[in-house]
Amino acid sequence: MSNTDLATNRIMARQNGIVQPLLTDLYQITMAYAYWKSGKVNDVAVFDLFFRTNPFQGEFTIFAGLEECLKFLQNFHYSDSDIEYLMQILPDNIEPEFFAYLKDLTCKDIKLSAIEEGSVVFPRVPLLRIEGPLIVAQLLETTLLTLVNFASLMATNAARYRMVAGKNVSLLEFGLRRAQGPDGGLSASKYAYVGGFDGTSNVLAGKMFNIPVKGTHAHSFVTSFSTLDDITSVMLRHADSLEQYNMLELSLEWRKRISSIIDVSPEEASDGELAALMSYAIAFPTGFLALVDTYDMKRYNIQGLRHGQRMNGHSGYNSNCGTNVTRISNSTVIRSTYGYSTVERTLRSGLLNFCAVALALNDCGYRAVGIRIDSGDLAYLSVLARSTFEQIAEVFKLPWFSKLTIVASNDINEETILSLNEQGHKIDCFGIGTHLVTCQRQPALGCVYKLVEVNGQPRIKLSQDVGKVTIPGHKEAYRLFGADGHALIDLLQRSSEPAPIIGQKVLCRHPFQESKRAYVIPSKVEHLYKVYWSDGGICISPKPLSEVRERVQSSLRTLRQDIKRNLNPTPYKVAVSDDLYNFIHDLWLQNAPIGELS
Ligand SMILES: Nc1ncnc2c1ncn2[C@@H]1O[C@H](COP(=O)(O)OP(=O)(O)OP(=O)(O)O)[C@@H](O)[C@H]1O
Ligand SMILES: O=P(O)(O)OC[C@H]1O[C@H](OP(=O)(O)OP(=O)(O)O)[C@H](O)[C@@H]1O
Ligand SMILES: O=C(O)c1cccnc1
Ligand SMILES: [Mg+2]
Repeated sequence: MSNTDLATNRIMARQNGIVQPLLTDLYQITMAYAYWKSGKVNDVAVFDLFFRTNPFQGEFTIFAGLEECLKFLQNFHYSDSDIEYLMQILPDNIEPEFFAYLKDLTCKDIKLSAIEEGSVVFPRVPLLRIEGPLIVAQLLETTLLTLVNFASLMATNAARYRMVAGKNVSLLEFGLRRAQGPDGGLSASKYAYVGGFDGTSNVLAGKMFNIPVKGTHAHSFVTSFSTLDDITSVMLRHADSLEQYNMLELSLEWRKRISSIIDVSPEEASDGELAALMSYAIAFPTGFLALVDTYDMKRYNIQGLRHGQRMNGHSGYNSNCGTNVTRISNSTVIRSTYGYSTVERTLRSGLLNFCAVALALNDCGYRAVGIRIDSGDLAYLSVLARSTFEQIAEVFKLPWFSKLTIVASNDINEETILSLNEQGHKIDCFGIGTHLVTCQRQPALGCVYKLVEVNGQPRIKLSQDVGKVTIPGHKEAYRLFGADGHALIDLLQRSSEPAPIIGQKVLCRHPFQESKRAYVIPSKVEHLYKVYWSDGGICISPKPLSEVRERVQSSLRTLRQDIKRNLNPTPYKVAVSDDLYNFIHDLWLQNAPIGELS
């Protein structure tokens, strides 16, 4: 093992340190004692971990977090200090033998079956099935839920962003500063990548999970320079000849030459900004990607939209002062009779400085990467930036200039991307933070962990709300595919039943509505569960994150488009076999008390 691997493992161990048996609800431990006291030490249980509703008003969910669950089972052990702490917080009457029992507990008798991580999954179909000693299986509940719930929610959220953005746009996760604490931030970066993001700004996540780390720079870097004198080192060696070039002279010269193309006089552009961009370019000549909206009057509260105010989006940026309305239609930028809006003027200053530095870099044998826009009407400003790049590319015969990357950020969410798509934009990459990592649209997935069998006897939890009635017993789940190759229905069966067979008619029933049933002749049958943990060890090694990420996309491709669409998607069907249907309803009748009318 190399030093790097060792270092990575140390960090992983530290992070995993949070995930430990005491990361649970107190009631798991008090129940464990009560089970123990009532002689249930040798009872064997089956629990299902599942959710009841898809998040984000969607009709699919991505299952994630399995690898972390396996690591948790592997390390499950109460340390001496854990036992001491439990002795302190539990009542004095707890028998000391219980603590001795806890001290020796491991997951050696647990069996965990699961759906493959990164798969699309649906309500009611258990993601995990946990079998083993009742007490141990009970003690796992909260931790397994916390490991699966956020991971799956984040991966689903990220997959939804990927779907609306399309495959040709890059997505970067920028959310650490806004995430729900350090661990939330780290998990968000990990599962955003799983869901389809291309990279993260979170350096620790990059190191720990081998996720590409990417980034630009902040406004503070630009505002820290106020004049050209703030830059002391202006020389850059040519990429090939190694000859020294004066970037300041070159940039100033280019700024003069291109000011008429960009339609801003060099006097109007900020010298501090030029100094900042130039110094960034000298530091990173092969990775020059600059923030161009710093000198935005709105940032200084002179005018503009206030936080939270929505763009109307279809007619370009409409500044609050009411003087300028600039319209766009795809790549055509039309100046209003009143001149430019403040944001546009700002961007022109940033663009002028960026292009000047990029052309100076070109003289030194380097190609700039692009710009980031973090305010204003992102559709409109991206179109403006692209048309400027195209003009420069044409005038100076530099075709690559027209392809410079345009990154957009600023409170972006799924709806913003959909709206930008409708308006027509020229953005190559979205940097997304707050809405993605906090899952603002739905902050929790409701996975639950329910007892379905004890000592071979099925258990059902009844509820006034039919949706909350559990499906009892040890079950298998199959995904049946239709003739067109798409996934058609997920079918739950009792484990004692034979698996469905390709080409043979299967009766699929709604679990609770008698009249809802259909025959399906599957063209392919996928058994959804594999045993990942048994006899005290991992049976199937978790795949690298990049493969789980690929699995998300290949699994999503098996779904029909109408199930994935953003607005009013079609629900995917989850059914039970005829045998399981009868089993549920017989047990229901046996367990439902008969009321008495008086
Ligand atoms: N063309 C567009 N269509 C729809 N929404 C957009 C468009 N352009 C930007 N947005 C969104 O509109 C919102 C604008 O928010 P806000 O008013 O805070 O931005 P801003 O004032 O330009 O930025 P800042 O406060 O950083 O200066 C953001 O959520 C942004 O993602
Ligand atoms: O908008 P998000 O999706 O959360 O993306 C991350 C944001 O974080 C950065 O700045 P920050 O918000 O800290 O400051 P700023 O808005 O003043 O630039 C960046 O400029 C983005 O705006
Ligand atoms: O690299 C960036 O541009 C970045 C990183 C974090 C937050 N906002 C932007
Ligand atoms: Mg912001």
